[in-house]
Amino acid sequence: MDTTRDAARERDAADPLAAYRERFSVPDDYYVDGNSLGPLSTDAEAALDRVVEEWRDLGIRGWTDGDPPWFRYGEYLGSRLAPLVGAREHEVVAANSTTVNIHTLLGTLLNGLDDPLVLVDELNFPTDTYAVRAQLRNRGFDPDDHTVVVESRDGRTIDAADVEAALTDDVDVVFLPSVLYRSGQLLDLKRVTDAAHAHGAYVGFDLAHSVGVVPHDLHSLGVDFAVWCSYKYLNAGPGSIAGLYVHERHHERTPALAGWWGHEKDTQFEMRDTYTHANTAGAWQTGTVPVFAAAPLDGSLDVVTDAGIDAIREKSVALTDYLVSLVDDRLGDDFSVGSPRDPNRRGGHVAIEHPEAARITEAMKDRGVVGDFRPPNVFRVCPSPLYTRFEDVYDVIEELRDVAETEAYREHSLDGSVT
Ligand SMILES: Cc1ncc(COP(=O)(O)O)c(C=O)c1O
Ligand SMILES: Nc1c(O)cccc1C(=O)C[C@H](N)C(=O)O
Repeated sequence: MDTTRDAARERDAADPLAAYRERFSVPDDYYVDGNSLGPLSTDAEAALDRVVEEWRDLGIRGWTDGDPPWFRYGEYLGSRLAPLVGAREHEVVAANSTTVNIHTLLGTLLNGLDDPLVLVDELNFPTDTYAVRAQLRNRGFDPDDHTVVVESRDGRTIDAADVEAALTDDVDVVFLPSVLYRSGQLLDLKRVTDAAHAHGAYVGFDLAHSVGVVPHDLHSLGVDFAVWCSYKYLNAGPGSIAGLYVHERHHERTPALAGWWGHEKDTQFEMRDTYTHANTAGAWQTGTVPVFAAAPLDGSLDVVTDAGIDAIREKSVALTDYLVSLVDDRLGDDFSVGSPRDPNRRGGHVAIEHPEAARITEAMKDRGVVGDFRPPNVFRVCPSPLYTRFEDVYDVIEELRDVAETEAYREHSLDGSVT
């Protein structure tokens, strides 16, 4: 691969998604942390402004007369999210937070099992582990005895063969991330789903690091459930409403966290004492939809939908391939790539490993490069395709090379302060 700056410029000039950058307020010179918090777009801001105006002008009538009506905002966003995850419209809803969605979906499937066994991996994001273990504890089970934890061979990735080997007919639920938050490994969802189902287990995925950057096909794979957040590649803002998917075969089940917002919509306002849950993924909503945390997603989905998830994935792979080549070609031996090199096994970010990654992350901020550090030794770089140029990637690596060569990171202490 040609890793010169001129080549990067040529690729930017030929990039069909280049103009999308103009729709974003990118807060730093080089904002490569969009896998943690995506930036504001004019579209998201306009959608948020609209609900503020509706609140001012309509008051309570916004529930019925808003555009779209607030009452069905979660379902409305669900129907817009469904194509991104390859689901039917009634299988997706925007609701709650990712953590709450893990609780309610896993809880729903665990209800009624008298000796549950949940398969997880040792590299998953902490909140997922906390929620799985809490759901088991809440039912009186010792999580250590009721989980199978697939270990990593290299501390970075999970081998699908190890998932298969750990699957016995005793496993009830498999719950794994689609893309690992640290290394960026993209799991083979089909392989895991087929293996789980072959053993009679349900399978669910946390799509936090793939939704909006990797296309999914949840319904046709037969995945049982999935959760995700919308503040990363979907750019809907801090604490924005999360999403969930439940395969239609489970829509008869009673949600573990019942609430009136998951009630059958047509009779919700009859205020009955008896709970009749909706017959859609909407049943897994709990309380009133947080309209201000939901509206930005309506706008930011316009951007993603206009660009198209396949084009987004294509550019993302090109950007991360380019990034990996630059690390190989331009950085010293202290640096290494901690993400899979096969683009089919990689999500939208790259883990660059270095023994001084913590201080390097701080020194990079001094130069306008905002990525993040993940212990023990990872500088995470996310060239999010809607607003990152190839030349930005080139510049980020040049800054990284300079920070390492000049040892500029030594100005920072390990506790994050500048010395
Ligand atoms: C894989 C994964 N799951 C869940 C979360 C967060 O969940 P919540 O939005 O509930 O804080 C994150 C990031 O914060 C994540 O990376
Ligand atoms: N959700 C976050 C938050 O509320 C504050 C700071 C960071 C986050 C993140 O999203 C972290 C992210 N999931 C990660 O992959 O590390």
